[in-house]
Amino acid sequence: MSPALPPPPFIIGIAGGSGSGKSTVTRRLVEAIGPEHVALLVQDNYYRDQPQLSAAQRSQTNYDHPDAFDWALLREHLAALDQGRPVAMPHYDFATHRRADHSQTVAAAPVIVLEGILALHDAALRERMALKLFVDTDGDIRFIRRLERDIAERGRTLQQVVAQYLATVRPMHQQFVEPTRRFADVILPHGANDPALELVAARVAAARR
Ligand SMILES: Nc1ncnc2c1ncn2[C@@H]1O[C@H](COP(=O)(O)OP(=O)(O)O)[C@@H](O)[C@H]1O
Ligand SMILES: Nc1ccn([C@@H]2O[C@H](COP(=O)(O)O)[C@@H](O)[C@H]2O)c(=O)n1
Repeated sequence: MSPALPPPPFIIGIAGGSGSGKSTVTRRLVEAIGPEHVALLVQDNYYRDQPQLSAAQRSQTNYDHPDAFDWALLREHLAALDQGRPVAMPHYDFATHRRADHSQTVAAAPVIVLEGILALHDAALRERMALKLFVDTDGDIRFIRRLERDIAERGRTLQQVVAQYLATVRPMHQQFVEPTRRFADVILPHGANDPALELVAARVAAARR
């Protein structure tokens, strides 16, 4: 008798606005599941590289429109992990708006997490997901968090963060990110809150038993 095949990976999508707490939810969920059991794809790493543009032109790109992402590569990588194959996830540099020249090997694992503002946007990606989460945090809180983070970690000035927020982040959030909440199985209010995280972690554990 041939040995039983392992169950297919359990794929989780974690979406929500910029600064909503997606990375925090993801980090805590990965800790609860056990990092050795999780393959993590971060959608930010799948921004298109735009070597043909000048630095000034790259800084003017609308990074909150779906067209800013390399969906073909993201689909290819999620499919590979789903089939048990490792992938070389690109690394994105927010200070230069470029894909870095090194990548990170993401090994196949029984749980796969895709986290990003538009993690629930693409139907082909959604079809692979067993659990879809939307992290819901008020816009003013998200803006304050983003302002602090982009100045501290992403090499931006206050004026740049405000201008980008008004020109693209806010309108694209309303047009593309917010509508994906309807695809979610679970909406996490106030970002990474303990009861919601415990429920989600219990659901993942039950599905893997
Ligand atoms: N529940 C929370 N309470 C307070 N601060 C939070 C909470 N969740 C996230 N943060 C903080 O807000 C900032 C943005 O969170 P992050 O998880 O990186 O958001 P996202 O990945 O959605 O952009 C980080 O500095 C993080 O520490
Ligand atoms: N070169 C870039 C690329 C993306 N952004 C912004 O990142 C946000 C998504 O990342 P979160 O970690 O906040 O979810 C998105 O809203 C883009 O505006 C950027 O500023 N520069």
